[in-house]
Amino acid sequence: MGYTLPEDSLFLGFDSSTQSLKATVLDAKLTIVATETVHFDSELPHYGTKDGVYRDPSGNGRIVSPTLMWVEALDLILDKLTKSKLDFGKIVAVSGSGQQHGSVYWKKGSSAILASLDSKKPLVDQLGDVFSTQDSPIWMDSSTTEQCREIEKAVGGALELSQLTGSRAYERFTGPQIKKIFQTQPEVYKDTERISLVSSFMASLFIGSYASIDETDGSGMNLMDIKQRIWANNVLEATAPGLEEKLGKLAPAHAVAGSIAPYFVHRFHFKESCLVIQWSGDNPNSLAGLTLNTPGDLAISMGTSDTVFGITNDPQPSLEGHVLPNPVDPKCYMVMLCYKNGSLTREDVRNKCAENSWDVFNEYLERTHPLNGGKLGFYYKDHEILPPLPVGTHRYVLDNFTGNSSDNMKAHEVSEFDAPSEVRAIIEGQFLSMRAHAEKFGMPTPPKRIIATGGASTNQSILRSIADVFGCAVYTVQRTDSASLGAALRAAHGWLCDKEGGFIPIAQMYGDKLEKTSLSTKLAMPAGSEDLLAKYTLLMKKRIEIENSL
Ligand SMILES: O=C(CO)[C@@H](O)[C@H](O)CF
Repeated sequence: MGYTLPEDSLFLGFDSSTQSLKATVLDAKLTIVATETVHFDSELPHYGTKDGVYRDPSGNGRIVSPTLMWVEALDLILDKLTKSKLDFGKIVAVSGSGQQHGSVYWKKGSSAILASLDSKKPLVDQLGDVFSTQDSPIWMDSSTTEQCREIEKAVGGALELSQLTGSRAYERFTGPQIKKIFQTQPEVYKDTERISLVSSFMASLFIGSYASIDETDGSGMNLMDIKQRIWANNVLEATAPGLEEKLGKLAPAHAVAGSIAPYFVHRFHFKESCLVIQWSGDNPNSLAGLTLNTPGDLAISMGTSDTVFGITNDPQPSLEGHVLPNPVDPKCYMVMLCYKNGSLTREDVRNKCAENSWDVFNEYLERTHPLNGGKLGFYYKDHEILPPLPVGTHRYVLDNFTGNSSDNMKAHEVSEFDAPSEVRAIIEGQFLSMRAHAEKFGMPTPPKRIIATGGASTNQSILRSIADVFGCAVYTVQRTDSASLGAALRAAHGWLCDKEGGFIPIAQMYGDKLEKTSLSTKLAMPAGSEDLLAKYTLLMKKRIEIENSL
């Protein structure tokens, strides 16, 4: 028996990601009743982004996105939902997902503008002058290595920082990004009254005041004590002066951020009582959207970034990977690995080797065989996070590789592969790396099952490769956009917790609904053979050996 949600109610979830803004609407039975998308490059071309971002042409690793583009995308998606005849008056809670680590810098005096928006005008016409810098650093940026080392040094080293905040310092994390702004644009830092994450920034728009940073997305900043769920003063001091005041207070991800602002009541006819539940990061929302609740499960999300994540009660922060509070269960944690070279890098190989066509790409994957004849490829279109390697492509062939332990496993570098082998190399190589680093990070091996999500999870050949490399069954959920689905679920969960006056395990909200709705996972690919798994284990070990030499 689970808790019931008000029969006629709707729950609205967003995902403000690198390339698009998506929305999912759930009814009280947790079935999807509406979805919408705004794709930044094609629908907001006047910002001139490529893949939703600006890459600094100097090659210094700086990657940002125009903050106002995210604002205008919200105007657009709400107009689309209006045209789809969505009854905003039935929405009882809103929540959302934002790309992790990105940061927004509100100029002094902007809270007054935020609190008095004119419902007769779109947001973009009113927020053009509220940011102390127009471009937000995002998770793809890799220009803060110097700041990372300085922060780690100040707190006693990389491992100490990881044990305190859940991660060693990473270039994309918000703390190093803030430190860089303080050091290189002091006037911007001085003129900033509030620093938001993408998640809390979007929540701020909905409540008409500065929303808290939630404890889950906050763990992606290198600034929060992961156990106490408070700002870590020693790291704040090592980052920038007066930082705590600019960050505001943290809040649990399931907490109410505030009631919806009058702007949305008057312009879109939301009910005044509609609650805004804290927004959080995209991967934590995906964890909720995949209803990941068994420690033996692993999720693989294949999007602009590729991530591997699972849940644990006993996190072991280390020099690789990340530990975050679980957004739908404050008692347990989420563990995660992140790769920057995800869908954009696969698209590059598709364009170079498979005639710009996924059909040709998939045909090549089908045509080639597991283990790829011992061909190993390393494809870094952007500076990679895991391992932290610069832009570049590397190809190796293992001499006479059969996958038997007697192989001599000598590898030699080559300048190119035939097109079908290149396709298999980028797919298989990513999963070999994921398995190796997941095992190193203490994730379940082999996992009880893998739940795959993201655009690539509709590709059966890719799911086959995951099942072969990991040696376990692969499941998928009907919706590949698990982040905005997770956000809508968290809107319902947060609403329920508020009504019940305290935290309710999200499973009690589901009751027996899960299997009857599009939230249920379904078997998409059985496990590969034991023999093949053993051969992949050998190939994986060789890959890591080569990776360490790059
Ligand atoms: O950096 C990441 C996670 O640590 C990425 O998955 C971003 O959240 C993608 F938006």
